[in-house]
Amino acid sequence: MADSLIELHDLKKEFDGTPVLRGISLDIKSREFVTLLGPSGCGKTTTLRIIGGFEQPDSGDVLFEGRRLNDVPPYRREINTVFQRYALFPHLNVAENIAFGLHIKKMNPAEIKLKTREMLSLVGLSGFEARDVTSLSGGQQQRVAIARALVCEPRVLLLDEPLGALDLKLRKDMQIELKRIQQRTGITFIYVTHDQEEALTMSDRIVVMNHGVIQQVGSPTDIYNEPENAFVADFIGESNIIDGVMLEDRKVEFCDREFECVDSGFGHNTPVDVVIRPEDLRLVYAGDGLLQGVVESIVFKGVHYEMMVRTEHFTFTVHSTMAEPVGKTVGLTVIPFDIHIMHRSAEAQA
Ligand SMILES: Nc1ncnc2c1ncn2[C@@H]1O[C@H](COP(=O)(O)OP(=O)(O)OP(=O)(O)O)[C@@H](O)[C@H]1O
Repeated sequence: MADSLIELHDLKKEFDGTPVLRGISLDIKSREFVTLLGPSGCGKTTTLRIIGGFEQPDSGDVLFEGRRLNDVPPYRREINTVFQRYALFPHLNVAENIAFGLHIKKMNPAEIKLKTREMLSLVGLSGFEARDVTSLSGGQQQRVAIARALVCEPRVLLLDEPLGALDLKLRKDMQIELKRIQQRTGITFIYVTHDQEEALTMSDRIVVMNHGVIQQVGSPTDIYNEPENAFVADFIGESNIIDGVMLEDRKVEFCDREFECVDSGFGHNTPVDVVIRPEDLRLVYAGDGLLQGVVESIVFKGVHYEMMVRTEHFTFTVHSTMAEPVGKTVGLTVIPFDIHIMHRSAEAQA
Protein backbone atom coordinates (compact mmCIF):
# COMPACT_ATOMS: atom_id res chain seq x y z
CA MET A 1 0.00 0.00 0.00
CA ALA A 2 1.53 3.31 -1.10
CA ASP A 3 0.80 5.43 1.99
CA SER A 4 1.70 2.80 4.56
CA LEU A 5 4.29 3.75 7.15
CA ILE A 6 4.68 0.26 8.58
CA GLU A 7 3.83 -2.98 6.85
CA LEU A 8 3.83 -6.38 8.46
CA HIS A 9 4.00 -9.23 5.97
CA ASP A 10 2.97 -12.68 7.14
CA LEU A 11 4.85 -12.61 10.45
CA LYS A 12 5.28 -16.02 12.04
CA LYS A 13 6.85 -16.78 15.39
CA GLU A 14 7.12 -19.83 17.61
CA PHE A 15 8.35 -20.12 21.18
CA ASP A 16 9.47 -23.58 22.28
CA GLY A 17 7.63 -25.18 19.36
CA THR A 18 4.35 -23.37 20.12
CA PRO A 19 3.13 -21.00 17.39
CA VAL A 20 2.53 -17.56 18.87
CA LEU A 21 2.09 -15.60 15.62
CA ARG A 22 0.52 -17.54 12.75
CA GLY A 23 0.85 -15.09 9.86
CA ILE A 24 0.26 -11.50 10.92
CA SER A 25 -0.14 -9.06 8.01
CA LEU A 26 -1.04 -5.44 8.60
CA ASP A 27 -0.59 -1.97 7.07
CA ILE A 28 -0.28 1.00 9.40
CA LYS A 29 -0.50 4.52 8.02
CA SER A 30 1.36 7.61 9.10
CA ARG A 31 -0.38 9.50 11.96
CA GLU A 32 -2.64 6.57 12.75
CA PHE A 33 -3.57 5.40 16.25
CA VAL A 34 -3.73 1.64 15.86
CA THR A 35 -4.52 -0.70 18.74
CA LEU A 36 -3.68 -4.39 18.96
CA LEU A 37 -6.46 -5.84 21.09
CA GLY A 38 -6.92 -9.38 22.32
CA PRO A 39 -6.84 -11.67 25.33
CA SER A 40 -3.70 -12.39 27.29
CA GLY A 41 -1.24 -14.53 25.37
CA CYS A 42 -2.68 -13.84 21.89
CA GLY A 43 0.61 -12.40 20.61
CA LYS A 44 0.13 -8.63 20.91
CA THR A 45 3.37 -7.95 22.76
CA THR A 46 5.32 -10.27 20.49
CA THR A 47 4.03 -8.35 17.45
CA LEU A 48 5.02 -5.06 19.08
CA ARG A 49 8.45 -6.35 20.02
CA ILE A 50 9.05 -7.47 16.44
CA ILE A 51 8.11 -3.98 15.18
CA GLY A 52 10.48 -2.46 17.75
CA GLY A 53 13.27 -4.84 16.79
CA PHE A 54 13.52 -6.52 20.19
CA GLU A 55 12.41 -9.85 18.73
CA GLN A 56 13.03 -11.47 15.34
CA PRO A 57 10.21 -13.20 13.44
CA ASP A 58 10.84 -16.79 12.29
CA SER A 59 9.53 -15.69 8.91
CA GLY A 60 7.85 -12.64 7.41
CA ASP A 61 8.95 -9.04 7.05
CA VAL A 62 8.59 -5.69 8.75
CA LEU A 63 8.74 -2.73 6.33
CA PHE A 64 9.13 0.95 7.19
CA GLU A 65 8.19 3.24 4.29
CA GLY A 66 8.71 0.24 2.04
CA ARG A 67 12.20 -0.50 3.39
CA ARG A 68 12.84 -3.89 5.05
CA LEU A 69 13.58 -3.38 8.74
CA ASN A 70 14.23 -6.94 9.92
CA ASP A 71 17.99 -6.54 10.26
CA VAL A 72 17.96 -2.96 11.57
CA PRO A 73 18.71 -2.88 15.33
CA PRO A 74 16.15 -1.21 17.64
CA TYR A 75 18.19 1.96 18.24
CA ARG A 76 18.47 2.58 14.48
CA ARG A 77 14.70 2.41 13.94
CA GLU A 78 12.67 5.63 14.09
CA ILE A 79 10.55 3.90 16.68
CA ASN A 80 10.38 4.33 20.45
CA THR A 81 8.60 2.31 23.13
CA VAL A 82 6.68 2.99 26.33
CA PHE A 83 6.28 -0.05 28.56
CA GLN A 84 3.76 -0.75 31.29
CA ARG A 85 6.46 -0.50 33.93
CA TYR A 86 7.81 2.83 32.96
CA ALA A 87 11.44 2.16 33.95
CA LEU A 88 12.43 5.71 34.81
CA PHE A 89 15.91 6.32 36.22
CA PRO A 90 15.28 6.79 39.96
CA HIS A 91 18.50 8.72 40.56
CA LEU A 92 17.63 11.37 37.94
CA ASN A 93 15.02 14.11 38.35
CA VAL A 94 12.10 14.64 35.95
CA ALA A 95 13.97 16.91 33.52
CA GLU A 96 17.05 14.67 33.50
CA ASN A 97 14.92 11.62 32.79
CA ILE A 98 13.25 13.32 29.83
CA ALA A 99 16.50 14.77 28.50
CA PHE A 100 18.41 11.50 28.72
CA GLY A 101 18.05 10.59 25.04
CA LEU A 102 18.94 14.12 23.94
CA HIS A 103 22.22 14.03 25.91
CA ILE A 104 23.05 10.75 24.17
CA LYS A 105 22.42 12.51 20.86
CA LYS A 106 24.77 15.29 22.08
CA MET A 107 22.24 18.05 21.54
CA ASN A 108 23.33 21.46 22.89
CA PRO A 109 22.19 22.32 26.46
CA ALA A 110 19.98 25.29 25.50
CA GLU A 111 18.07 23.19 23.01
CA ILE A 112 17.76 20.32 25.49
CA LYS A 113 16.24 22.69 28.04
CA LEU A 114 13.76 24.03 25.50
CA LYS A 115 12.72 20.59 24.27
CA THR A 116 12.36 19.27 27.82
CA ARG A 117 10.08 22.21 28.67
CA GLU A 118 7.99 21.59 25.56
CA MET A 119 7.57 17.93 26.46
CA LEU A 120 6.62 18.71 30.06
CA SER A 121 3.98 21.11 28.81
CA LEU A 122 2.69 18.51 26.33
CA VAL A 123 2.17 15.92 29.07
CA GLY A 124 0.78 18.47 31.57
CA LEU A 125 3.76 18.52 33.94
CA SER A 126 5.11 22.08 33.49
CA GLY A 127 7.03 23.12 36.58
CA PHE A 128 7.94 19.55 37.56
CA GLU A 129 11.50 19.75 36.13
CA ALA A 130 13.39 19.43 39.40
CA ARG A 131 11.09 16.90 41.07
CA ASP A 132 12.45 13.57 42.15
CA VAL A 133 10.72 10.95 39.95
CA THR A 134 10.17 8.65 42.93
CA SER A 135 8.03 11.37 44.55
CA LEU A 136 5.55 11.32 41.64
CA SER A 137 2.27 9.41 41.45
CA GLY A 138 1.96 6.47 39.05
CA GLY A 139 0.12 8.63 36.52
CA GLN A 140 2.73 11.38 36.70
CA GLN A 141 5.55 8.87 36.30
CA GLN A 142 3.86 7.45 33.23
CA ARG A 143 3.58 10.97 31.78
CA VAL A 144 7.32 11.41 32.29
CA ALA A 145 7.94 8.09 30.54
CA ILE A 146 5.78 9.23 27.62
CA ALA A 147 7.59 12.59 27.46
CA ARG A 148 10.92 10.76 27.49
CA ALA A 149 9.82 8.53 24.63
CA LEU A 150 8.49 11.47 22.59
CA VAL A 151 11.33 13.92 23.08
CA CYS A 152 13.53 12.29 20.45
CA GLU A 153 10.69 12.74 17.95
CA PRO A 154 10.25 9.15 16.84
CA ARG A 155 8.04 8.55 13.81
CA VAL A 156 6.31 5.74 15.67
CA LEU A 157 5.58 5.19 19.34
CA LEU A 158 4.91 1.66 20.57
CA LEU A 159 2.90 1.52 23.79
CA ASP A 160 2.56 -1.80 25.60
CA GLU A 161 -0.31 -1.59 28.10
CA PRO A 162 1.07 1.76 29.29
CA LEU A 163 -1.89 2.43 31.58
CA GLY A 164 -2.12 -1.08 33.01
CA ALA A 165 -0.69 -0.14 36.38
CA LEU A 166 -3.01 2.84 36.96
CA ASP A 167 -6.33 2.87 38.79
CA LEU A 168 -9.52 3.13 36.77
CA LYS A 169 -10.15 6.87 37.14
CA LEU A 170 -6.58 7.83 36.28
CA ARG A 171 -6.60 5.34 33.44
CA LYS A 172 -9.66 7.01 31.90
CA ASP A 173 -8.09 10.48 32.21
CA MET A 174 -4.84 9.26 30.68
CA GLN A 175 -6.67 7.64 27.76
CA ILE A 176 -8.04 11.02 26.76
CA GLU A 177 -4.66 12.64 27.41
CA LEU A 178 -2.79 10.12 25.26
CA LYS A 179 -5.22 10.54 22.39
CA ARG A 180 -4.73 14.31 22.60
CA ILE A 181 -0.94 13.95 22.62
CA GLN A 182 -1.10 11.66 19.61
CA GLN A 183 -3.29 14.10 17.69
CA ARG A 184 -1.09 17.08 18.58
CA THR A 185 2.20 15.42 17.69
CA GLY A 186 0.96 13.45 14.68
CA ILE A 187 3.18 10.55 15.72
CA THR A 188 1.91 7.10 14.74
CA PHE A 189 0.88 5.21 17.87
CA ILE A 190 0.76 1.41 17.99
CA TYR A 191 -0.92 0.55 21.24
CA VAL A 192 -1.37 -2.80 22.95
CA THR A 193 -4.19 -3.51 25.35
CA HIS A 194 -6.52 -6.31 26.38
CA ASP A 195 -9.12 -3.74 27.48
CA GLN A 196 -11.78 -3.41 24.79
CA GLU A 197 -13.21 -0.18 26.20
CA GLU A 198 -9.77 1.41 26.10
CA ALA A 199 -9.33 0.32 22.48
CA LEU A 200 -12.74 1.67 21.48
CA THR A 201 -12.08 5.02 23.16
CA MET A 202 -8.67 5.80 21.72
CA SER A 203 -8.10 4.11 18.39
CA ASP A 204 -8.51 5.10 14.76
CA ARG A 205 -8.30 1.39 13.95
CA ILE A 206 -8.42 -1.72 16.09
CA VAL A 207 -6.73 -5.01 15.25
CA VAL A 208 -8.47 -7.82 17.14
CA MET A 209 -6.20 -10.82 17.68
CA ASN A 210 -6.69 -14.29 19.10
CA HIS A 211 -4.22 -17.19 19.24
CA GLY A 212 -1.74 -15.40 16.97
CA VAL A 213 -4.32 -14.76 14.25
CA ILE A 214 -5.87 -11.41 13.28
CA GLN A 215 -9.62 -11.81 13.65
CA GLN A 216 -10.69 -8.40 12.34
CA VAL A 217 -9.26 -4.98 11.52
CA GLY A 218 -11.56 -1.97 11.51
CA SER A 219 -12.63 1.32 13.06
CA PRO A 220 -14.09 1.12 16.57
CA THR A 221 -17.61 1.48 15.18
CA ASP A 222 -17.03 -1.23 12.55
CA ILE A 223 -15.66 -3.59 15.13
CA TYR A 224 -18.50 -2.92 17.55
CA ASN A 225 -21.39 -2.85 15.10
CA GLU A 226 -20.19 -5.33 12.49
CA PRO A 227 -18.08 -7.98 14.22
CA GLU A 228 -16.94 -10.51 11.66
CA ASN A 229 -17.10 -13.52 13.93
CA ALA A 230 -18.36 -14.61 17.31
CA PHE A 231 -14.97 -14.20 18.95
CA VAL A 232 -14.88 -10.49 18.06
CA ALA A 233 -18.51 -10.01 19.03
CA ASP A 234 -17.92 -11.56 22.42
CA PHE A 235 -14.61 -9.88 23.08
CA ILE A 236 -15.83 -6.41 22.14
CA GLY A 237 -19.16 -6.45 23.89
CA GLU A 238 -20.85 -9.04 25.97
CA SER A 239 -22.85 -11.29 23.66
CA ASN A 240 -25.00 -14.37 23.67
CA ILE A 241 -23.36 -16.80 21.26
CA ILE A 242 -25.53 -19.75 20.39
CA ASP A 243 -24.80 -22.72 18.13
CA GLY A 244 -27.14 -22.52 15.18
CA VAL A 245 -27.76 -23.81 11.70
CA MET A 246 -28.44 -21.49 8.77
CA LEU A 247 -31.24 -23.38 7.04
CA GLU A 248 -31.45 -21.09 4.01
CA ASP A 249 -31.20 -17.35 3.29
CA ARG A 250 -32.87 -15.38 6.08
CA LYS A 251 -33.82 -18.47 8.08
CA VAL A 252 -31.81 -19.78 11.01
CA GLU A 253 -32.43 -22.49 13.57
CA PHE A 254 -31.26 -22.31 17.17
CA CYS A 255 -32.64 -23.42 20.52
CA ASP A 256 -34.65 -25.99 18.59
CA ARG A 257 -36.77 -23.53 16.62
CA GLU A 258 -36.65 -21.49 13.45
CA PHE A 259 -36.12 -17.74 13.41
CA GLU A 260 -36.33 -15.16 10.70
CA CYS A 261 -33.11 -13.16 10.28
CA VAL A 262 -31.68 -10.70 7.72
CA ASP A 263 -28.50 -12.57 6.73
CA SER A 264 -28.00 -14.53 3.55
CA GLY A 265 -25.23 -16.19 1.56
CA PHE A 266 -24.38 -18.90 4.08
CA GLY A 267 -25.73 -21.75 1.94
CA HIS A 268 -28.06 -24.44 3.23
CA ASN A 269 -27.89 -26.22 6.57
CA THR A 270 -24.60 -24.53 7.47
CA PRO A 271 -23.46 -24.56 11.12
CA VAL A 272 -23.06 -20.95 12.29
CA ASP A 273 -22.64 -18.87 15.41
CA VAL A 274 -25.76 -16.88 16.25
CA VAL A 275 -24.90 -13.71 18.14
CA ILE A 276 -27.46 -11.67 20.07
CA ARG A 277 -26.44 -8.74 22.23
CA PRO A 278 -27.98 -8.67 25.74
CA GLU A 279 -29.56 -5.25 25.09
CA ASP A 280 -31.36 -6.58 21.99
CA LEU A 281 -33.37 -9.18 23.90
CA ARG A 282 -36.74 -7.96 25.15
CA LEU A 283 -38.57 -9.41 28.13
CA VAL A 284 -42.28 -10.07 27.54
CA TYR A 285 -45.05 -12.14 29.15
CA ALA A 286 -44.21 -15.80 29.24
CA GLY A 287 -46.71 -16.84 26.58
CA ASP A 288 -45.81 -14.00 24.19
CA GLY A 289 -42.11 -14.63 23.63
CA LEU A 290 -40.33 -16.47 20.86
CA LEU A 291 -38.50 -18.23 23.67
CA GLN A 292 -39.49 -18.92 27.24
CA GLY A 293 -37.22 -19.15 30.25
CA VAL A 294 -36.77 -18.68 33.97
CA VAL A 295 -34.90 -15.74 35.55
CA GLU A 296 -31.92 -17.27 37.32
CA SER A 297 -30.22 -14.14 38.62
CA ILE A 298 -30.48 -10.37 38.50
CA VAL A 299 -27.81 -7.72 39.13
CA PHE A 300 -28.26 -3.94 38.97
CA LYS A 301 -25.55 -2.49 36.71
CA GLY A 302 -26.20 1.22 37.12
CA VAL A 303 -28.04 1.92 33.85
CA HIS A 304 -29.76 -1.43 33.44
CA TYR A 305 -30.42 -4.74 35.13
CA GLU A 306 -28.49 -7.78 33.96
CA MET A 307 -30.53 -10.94 34.15
CA MET A 308 -29.59 -14.51 33.33
CA VAL A 309 -32.59 -16.21 31.76
CA ARG A 310 -32.38 -19.99 31.43
CA THR A 311 -34.29 -21.50 28.51
CA GLU A 312 -34.37 -25.19 27.70
CA HIS A 313 -31.26 -24.99 25.50
CA PHE A 314 -29.32 -21.87 26.46
CA THR A 315 -28.91 -19.39 29.29
CA PHE A 316 -29.27 -15.88 27.87
CA THR A 317 -27.77 -12.70 29.32
CA VAL A 318 -30.44 -10.00 29.09
CA HIS A 319 -30.04 -6.27 29.75
CA SER A 320 -33.22 -4.43 30.59
CA THR A 321 -34.37 -1.36 32.51
CA MET A 322 -37.18 -3.59 33.81
CA ALA A 323 -36.43 -5.89 36.74
CA GLU A 324 -37.97 -9.34 36.97
CA PRO A 325 -37.68 -11.47 40.11
CA VAL A 326 -35.53 -14.59 40.28
CA GLY A 327 -37.63 -17.69 39.60
CA LYS A 328 -40.18 -15.94 37.39
CA THR A 329 -41.00 -17.48 34.00
CA VAL A 330 -40.62 -14.86 31.26
CA GLY A 331 -40.78 -14.65 27.48
CA LEU A 332 -37.93 -13.36 25.30
CA THR A 333 -38.20 -11.72 21.90
CA VAL A 334 -35.68 -10.39 19.45
CA ILE A 335 -36.28 -8.73 16.09
CA PRO A 336 -34.74 -10.36 12.96
CA PHE A 337 -32.37 -7.40 12.48
CA ASP A 338 -30.73 -8.10 15.86
CA ILE A 339 -30.02 -11.76 15.17
CA HIS A 340 -26.46 -11.73 13.84
CA ILE A 341 -25.26 -14.75 11.90
CA MET A 342 -21.53 -15.38 11.80
CA HIS A 343 -19.20 -17.92 10.36
CA ARG A 344 -17.62 -19.99 13.07
CA SER A 345 -14.62 -17.97 14.32
CA ALA A 346 -11.07 -18.53 13.00
CA GLU A 347 -10.15 -19.87 16.45
CA ALA A 348 -12.80 -22.57 16.20
CA GLN A 349 -11.60 -23.50 12.72
CA ALA A 350 -7.90 -23.53 13.68
N1 LIG B 1 10.54 -15.02 25.16
C1 LIG B 1 9.55 -15.92 25.23
N2 LIG B 1 9.82 -17.22 25.46
C2 LIG B 1 8.84 -18.16 25.51
N3 LIG B 1 7.53 -17.86 25.35
C3 LIG B 1 7.20 -16.59 25.15
C4 LIG B 1 8.18 -15.54 25.07
N4 LIG B 1 7.54 -14.37 24.83
C5 LIG B 1 6.22 -14.66 24.77
N5 LIG B 1 6.01 -15.98 24.95
C6 LIG B 1 4.71 -16.67 24.93
O1 LIG B 1 4.05 -16.30 23.73
C7 LIG B 1 2.65 -16.12 23.94
C8 LIG B 1 2.24 -14.76 23.45
O2 LIG B 1 2.81 -13.79 24.30
P1 LIG B 1 2.57 -12.24 24.15
O3 LIG B 1 3.28 -11.56 25.28
O4 LIG B 1 2.91 -11.82 22.77
O5 LIG B 1 1.00 -12.13 24.34
P2 LIG B 1 0.11 -10.89 24.70
O6 LIG B 1 -1.07 -10.99 23.81
O7 LIG B 1 0.88 -9.64 24.66
O8 LIG B 1 -0.32 -11.21 26.17
P3 LIG B 1 -0.40 -10.27 27.49
O9 LIG B 1 -1.61 -9.38 27.28
O10 LIG B 1 -0.59 -11.25 28.60
O11 LIG B 1 0.89 -9.53 27.56
C9 LIG B 1 2.42 -16.39 25.40
O12 LIG B 1 1.96 -17.70 25.55
C10 LIG B 1 3.78 -16.20 26.03
O13 LIG B 1 3.92 -17.00 27.18
